[in-house]
Amino acid sequence: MLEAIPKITLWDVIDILIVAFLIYRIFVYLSETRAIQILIGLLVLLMFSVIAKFFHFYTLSFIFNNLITIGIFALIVIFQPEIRRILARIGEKQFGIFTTEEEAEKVIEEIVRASASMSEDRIGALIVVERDIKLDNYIEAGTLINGAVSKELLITIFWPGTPLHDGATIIRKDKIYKAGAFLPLSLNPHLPQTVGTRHRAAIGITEETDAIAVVISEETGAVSISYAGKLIKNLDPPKLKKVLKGLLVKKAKEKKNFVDYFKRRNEESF
Ligand SMILES: Nc1ncnc2c1ncn2[C@@H]1O[C@H](COP(=O)(O)OP(=O)(O)OP(=O)(O)O)[C@@H](O)[C@H]1O
Repeated sequence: MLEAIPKITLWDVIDILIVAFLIYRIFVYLSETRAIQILIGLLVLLMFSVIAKFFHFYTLSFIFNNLITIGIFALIVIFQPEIRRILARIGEKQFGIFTTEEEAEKVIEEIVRASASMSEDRIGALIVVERDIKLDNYIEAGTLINGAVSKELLITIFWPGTPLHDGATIIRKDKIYKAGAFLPLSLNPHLPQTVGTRHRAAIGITEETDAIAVVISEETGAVSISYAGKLIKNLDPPKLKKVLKGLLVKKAKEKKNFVDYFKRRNEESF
């Protein structure tokens, strides 16, 4: 009798613990999202399907099985932004969008200076820094600018009443690429009612892509930053600079090392 039970090794225990931990993490993650109801629905269907099979109700079992398949597709559709972001992160290039650390710091400096000034003057703004995922699908309607990033140009774009002040301005590398772009609004049901459309647009684009969005509230002058669907509010200029540096410069540094390494290798080999 005991021989029928396979021997459990230490590796099996580790294997089971890892799987248990992953299931636990996925469940905790799902419990905070809208997918949990669908997941519970799927589990109930699965239970019915097993019961139907047990009592040989083949038609019922057939229907439940098909509903489970539809439910799995529904989960994929609902989780499409999250799946896209996770896959993009797995395949993320190691080297960021800027060519050098100096280039990244210059862009950050201009964004911080423009944000501080617009915050003081209560000028509403939404500045999105594109990273590895191209934003072209979202910004087709925007107006092409292609000008160097500067505090002056940013303030001019968002100056109330001007044609481009509505919508988002997109920064691609060291250029203001487009202005007046309309972004997808976040559908996160947990966002408080008080979060307006400008902030929802900032959260929306960072939920779907790896972009970073800086928002200045017209109402309060508060400067916020959104990344990966999260919003950090009320940043003073030094804090904004620190967060932007953390998100952008580290990558530029890695790229600089990479470029230097390749230069050295080229010099050595020629
Ligand atoms: N989908 C969108 N994409 C880009 N910008 C948008 C979008 N929707 C609204 N905006 C911008 O937000 C402005 C309206 O902001 P609203 O007051 O509704 O939001 P808010 O988050 O409360 O911002 P504020 O604190 O500045 O008032 C619009 O004039 C427009 O410029």
